[in-house]
Amino acid sequence: MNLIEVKGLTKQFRHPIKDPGLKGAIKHLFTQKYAEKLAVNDINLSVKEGEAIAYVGPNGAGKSTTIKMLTGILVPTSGTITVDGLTPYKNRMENAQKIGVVFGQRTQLWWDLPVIESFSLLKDIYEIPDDIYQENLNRFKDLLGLDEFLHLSARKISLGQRMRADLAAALLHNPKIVYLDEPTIGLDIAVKERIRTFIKEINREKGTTIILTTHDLDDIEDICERLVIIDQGRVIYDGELQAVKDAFVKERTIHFQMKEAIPSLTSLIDGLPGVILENVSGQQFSVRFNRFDISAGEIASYVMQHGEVIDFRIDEPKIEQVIRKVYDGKLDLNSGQEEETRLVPEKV
Ligand SMILES: Nc1ncnc2c1ncn2[C@@H]1O[C@H](COP(=O)(O)OP(=O)(O)OP(=O)(O)O)[C@@H](O)[C@H]1O
Repeated sequence: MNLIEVKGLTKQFRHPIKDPGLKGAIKHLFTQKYAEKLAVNDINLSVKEGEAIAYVGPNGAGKSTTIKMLTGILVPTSGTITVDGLTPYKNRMENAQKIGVVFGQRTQLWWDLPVIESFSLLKDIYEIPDDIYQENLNRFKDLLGLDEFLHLSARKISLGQRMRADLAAALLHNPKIVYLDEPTIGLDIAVKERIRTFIKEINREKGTTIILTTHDLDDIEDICERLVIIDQGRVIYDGELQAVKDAFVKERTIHFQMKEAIPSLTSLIDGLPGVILENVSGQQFSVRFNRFDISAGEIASYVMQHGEVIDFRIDEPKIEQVIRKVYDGKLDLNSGQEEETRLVPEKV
């Protein structure tokens, strides 16, 4: 059975249209004009226990609205949601025991209390047994480096410390599912890395199901196996992240370290179809290529015929360029139709 089952989920917002100022407010009392916005439009989604899903889409696509319905904060206009057998908005308390939520823009910590006191309150609220609380606290302290600020109030800690504390707070009660809405927003690279590593560990070791929405596509590369893209309230793609990379990320780069610099390297590499030479420095150089034109193996063996290779490394392809194209309407992942097919420019 699926842990989360969403069918025909729709949310329509209705908001008043008022002219500015007092005059507008008074006029609205008599005219009562409203605008409607279909934020989520007939979404279907099935999630198995232990999955790590990236739920992405451009601004205003309907991601947060979906998460709010999944967590029970918002009531759907139509459709059904079942989370571990419960309907979130009808069973908010029971549902809360099963889920953890982190909104990057907001905190669930008590602003004026030391972080450790917020944790203690959460222990009471969720009725977390002593041994589980202590075990989780010790583990999270270690993984997230919480010790340095546990005794400071949430008001006094930095954004990166606050996010680490919020993540721990959301997971103290061992939820089955954690919803993460922009968990790395505004953070520096080192804190982002720490948070990603933590989320991966929780997913791998505890089997916690992860639903992640983010605009930082490195987050999803690191954490998720499945990609769900929404646009204008509709799911436009749902499938494996690796499959998208394999099918659509055509560009790869190989970095070579040679024993000695190869003479006439440029003309040598010119002999390979669809290959671009980059970053030449002494005995090192890189080549960018379209993997549908030539394989990494062919390039490596060609280079080996012309010099002694000490080391070489192939860059993992990035999902970012594909998703940007989808957002820009230049690529339809379902049909495979792409407006522009070559990532490596033609040589002249
Ligand atoms: N309470 C509300 N009342 C009216 N419209 C709303 C409300 N909340 C969201 N919307 C509208 O619904 C649409 C979807 O918003 P939502 O916040 O779910 O998008 P999002 O994908 O999370 O965007 P972002 O990436 O910018 O956070 C937007 O057009 C937004 O303006």
